Amino acid sequence: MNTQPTFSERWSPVLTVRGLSVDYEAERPVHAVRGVDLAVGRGEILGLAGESGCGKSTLAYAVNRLLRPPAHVVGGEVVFYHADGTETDVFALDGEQLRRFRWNRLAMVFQGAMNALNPVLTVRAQLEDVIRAHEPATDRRERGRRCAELLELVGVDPRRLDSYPHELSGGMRQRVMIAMALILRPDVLFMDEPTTALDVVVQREILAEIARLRAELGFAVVFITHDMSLLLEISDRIAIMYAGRVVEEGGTERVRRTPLHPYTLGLLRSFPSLTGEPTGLHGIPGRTPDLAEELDRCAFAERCPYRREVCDGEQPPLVAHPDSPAGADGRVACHAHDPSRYGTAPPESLLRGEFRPIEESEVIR
Ligand SMILES: Nc1ncnc2c1ncn2[C@@H]1O[C@H](COP(=O)(O)OP(=O)(O)OP(=O)(O)O)[C@@H](O)[C@H]1O
Ligand code: NI
Repeated sequence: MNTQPTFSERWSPVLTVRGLSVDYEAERPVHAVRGVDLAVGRGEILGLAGESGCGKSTLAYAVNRLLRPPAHVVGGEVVFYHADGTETDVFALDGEQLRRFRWNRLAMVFQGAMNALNPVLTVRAQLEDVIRAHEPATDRRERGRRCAELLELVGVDPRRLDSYPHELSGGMRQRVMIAMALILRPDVLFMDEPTTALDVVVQREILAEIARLRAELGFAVVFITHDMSLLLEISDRIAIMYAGRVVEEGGTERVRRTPLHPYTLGLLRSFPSLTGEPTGLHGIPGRTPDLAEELDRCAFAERCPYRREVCDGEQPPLVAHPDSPAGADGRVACHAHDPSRYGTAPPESLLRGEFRPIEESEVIR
């Protein structure tokens, strides 16, 4: 008998986000992140998807304590779990503590990071700077050795250490940024659209590299992208955001086979193939709601083929659905999966994964 624990049995959190809300201060404040609950498992690749403007980057910045005004956290907590069982309240860190925590525990590769390298410094100078700032006791030879080792690890010839950023291709610059983020061996690496600016072949290579590095070094990755096909390929688990909230979360295979939220369904149906051009999240009619508005309804209701009265009346909570075809794998925020609210069992077409208007015959009165 196979006694190897399965992925879900081995799963334990390295980071949890509870009730996180972030506003952008303005005449009409923008409620960009609205009570997000999310957990990242130790060593897993968690994919975070959703249309442009749904709050993915804001969430990542908030968790990494990198928000700048006019953005600010209005509620919630982020807890980091150390391997020894102790916990760190991320929002309580300040000054030196915060500096040490970042890079060491959480690191982030930003959207468009490959253009964030300093053009007048060599790769070596920029990598060594991070080590010098965080581990001043490390001597020059050791720093040099680690930088070379790391470049090699991300698939760049260590001879490139003495190159300037403009001498490198976009793909190489992005690899250098990844090396920099990994230099202090963080437990969680946030990658915000790390490959969107690159051509498809280089994108794939870098993704394969990330998967390999994760297996080798054991860090967790929160991978943010518009591209559902990339996400399905690389992630162990997936979280789908809509209008500042997580609307569905679960193992990648389950989400692919039996998506529960009509929005997830729409996303999965709106890209043509796994190998074709990255298409982004087109194809769902309608627009995302104005995030300056308070929402006391399902944010997706206007665009949802399964909309019923209750959807306009209250916001669905993100809850587990053990009775759903997905079993206990994951959670969904959708009234259609709660007969006591929806007034009928989930429509068959929804369970079959069809993104089309609910039919009269599917409504059980
Ligand atoms: N400085 C700002 N002031 C006001 N609103 C902002 C500001 N920056 C972002 N927003 C709003 O916050 C919301 C969330 O933006 P965010 O960048 O987090 O979304 P995203 O999901 O990462 O989008 P993308 O996929 O385009 O990167 C958006 O509606 C955006 O308009
Ligand atoms: Ni973003």
